[in-house]
Amino acid sequence: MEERGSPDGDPARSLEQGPEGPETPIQVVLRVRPMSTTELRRGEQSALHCSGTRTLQVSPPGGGPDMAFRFGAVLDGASTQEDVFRVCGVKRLGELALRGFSCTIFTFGQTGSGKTYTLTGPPPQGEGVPVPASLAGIMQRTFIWLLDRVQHLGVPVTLRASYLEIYNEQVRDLLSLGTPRPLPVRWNKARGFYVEQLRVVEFGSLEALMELLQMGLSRRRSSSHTLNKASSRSHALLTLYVSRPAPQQVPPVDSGEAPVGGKLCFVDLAGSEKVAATGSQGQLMLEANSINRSLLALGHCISLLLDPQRKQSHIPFRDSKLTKLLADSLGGRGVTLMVACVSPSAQCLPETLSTLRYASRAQRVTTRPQGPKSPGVKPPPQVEAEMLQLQEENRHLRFQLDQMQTKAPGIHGAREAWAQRNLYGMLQEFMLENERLRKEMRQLRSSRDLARAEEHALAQQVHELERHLHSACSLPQKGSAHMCPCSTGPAASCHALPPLCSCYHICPLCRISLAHWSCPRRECYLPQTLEPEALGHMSLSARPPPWVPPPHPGSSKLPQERCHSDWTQTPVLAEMLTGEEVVPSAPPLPTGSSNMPPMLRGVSGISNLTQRLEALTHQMSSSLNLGQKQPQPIEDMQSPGQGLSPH
Ligand SMILES: Nc1ncnc2c1ncn2[C@@H]1O[C@H](COP(=O)(O)OP(=O)(O)OP(=O)(O)O)[C@@H](O)[C@H]1O
Repeated sequence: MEERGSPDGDPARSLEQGPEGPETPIQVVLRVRPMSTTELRRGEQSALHCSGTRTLQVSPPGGGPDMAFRFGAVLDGASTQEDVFRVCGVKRLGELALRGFSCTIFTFGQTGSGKTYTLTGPPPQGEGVPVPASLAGIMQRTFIWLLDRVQHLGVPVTLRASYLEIYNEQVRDLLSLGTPRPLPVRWNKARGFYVEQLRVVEFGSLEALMELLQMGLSRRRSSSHTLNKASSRSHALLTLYVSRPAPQQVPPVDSGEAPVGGKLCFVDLAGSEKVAATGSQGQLMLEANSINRSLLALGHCISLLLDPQRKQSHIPFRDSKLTKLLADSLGGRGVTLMVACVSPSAQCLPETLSTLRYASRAQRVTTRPQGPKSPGVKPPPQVEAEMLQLQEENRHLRFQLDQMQTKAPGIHGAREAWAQRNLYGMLQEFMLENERLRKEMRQLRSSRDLARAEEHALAQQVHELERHLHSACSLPQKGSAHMCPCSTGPAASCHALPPLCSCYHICPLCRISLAHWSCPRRECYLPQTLEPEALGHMSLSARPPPWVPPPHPGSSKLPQERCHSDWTQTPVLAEMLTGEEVVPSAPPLPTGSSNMPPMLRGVSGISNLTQRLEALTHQMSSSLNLGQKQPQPIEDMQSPGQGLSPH
């Protein structure tokens, strides 16, 4: 006999223990309903036989090989609703929900197999006729247990409920205040898939919850067909949210935030059906097709979830609304229980085998149950210690921040005022300094212009005096007894007046120091390089200044650069004043006059001119006076030091 099913041992152990590790398999309980009166009336045979508490034995009609399916628990038609509730370990799931886990219980099977009966019990036999408590389904029993459990917890617990159906691939709110309308299914990282704008109703009593359940059941779409007088035409999801809220906590409804705390979801799937068997037509057939498609998508996801490699990749949960809303229960962080329901009739065996295979695959699917994030659930000690440390650090930082903010306005204000004052003061200083510099520059320019004008005037006077002096010194007629030897010099001797010859020769007639060009000993310098004849052919501007020392042997280049002292000498000035400029640049400032006040700089040139002017005036007057006297003998000229000796 072939046996398929759960590799786990005792179903009670596995179902009671809840999450056991990172990978937790979906628990599957198989329920075989009793033969219905219709099936018995038709004389149908049972093809199923329960062997023990976990094995279902299938005996195909016509003598085929027996098959055995092993599940977490197998319940035959004699099992009561209380047995199902107990064996399924729903209390354990309720405890997990109270601890913050997300738990799902869903029923699966062929139409008319007893799914709704298992979850909610039989429908009322008539209006106002209550369903016996013994027939109450898993949901009512869970409600009773949960309300009682919460009452005895001793801590405040908030209970809320939502109830929706997926009908023809549309989500409808079974608890909506108005007419149910299609709601969108959204996804975000925190919540995964969720229904937007779904009404979540808080309740505080069993009666209130039962009313919500009845409200939803009465709104849920159902129809009658051959196999079921009250066949559900939609998948229905009732979710209980269990939380222990903080005082200021506002229960999230559909804001996109993940609900804090655990939940317990009951999913009553619509039954798969063969349209030929049910005789569905029109709307019923459309509903059947929609139901079958969504169940096919669910089966596909389950098959893919069995493959560990495929599980890490893409699972097509988006293929239907049903798979979207069950994604977390099947492949995510939830704890899931599946109750597979089958009919014992041999006439339903193909659909029963399909359900059994389906359930067999499902129980090999694992989830990774994740602990709660609810503030009401105690975290592990290590995490709790870390949280306390972070809270303390946070408090300390807040305290420091408060202190800084208390002090900051004064400090900040003072710094700002200081900065403003200083910047403004610096700006003012810069402006004043700029104004002072501008004024000084204007004075300097004025002084410079004044000095230039004065220099020009003096130069003119010097030039005039030199011209007069030259006239006075020159011999008017050839052969005159008073002929001055100066006249024997080059014709342009007047241009070489300054400086006077360094050999101190004195004109024997006028008794004035001879200019270099007039001096009989002028060969001291110039004859060595340039003969007077050569000089005579040169323009005045091209002639080397007479005071310039002979150039370096072998070099024909005449020096052009002059030092400052050269510029302060009258020869240079004289050269300038005659209009024969030899150096195209302005004279450098005196090196030793850096400490001199700006207004006095450049005055030295004027001072020299003034001295020169006085010397020339004196020289001219002397020349004029001497011109009236008898010239001395020529021998006196041999004693140059007699008259002009500096000593
Ligand atoms: N364990 C059971 N004991 C007695 N009657 C049952 C049991 N299970 C189911 N029934 C009856 O069988 C019929 C079909 O049951 P139910 O409506 O729960 O099936 P279903 O799987 O929900 O069908 P559908 O998918 O069409 O909604 C109902 O009349 C129900 O009372």
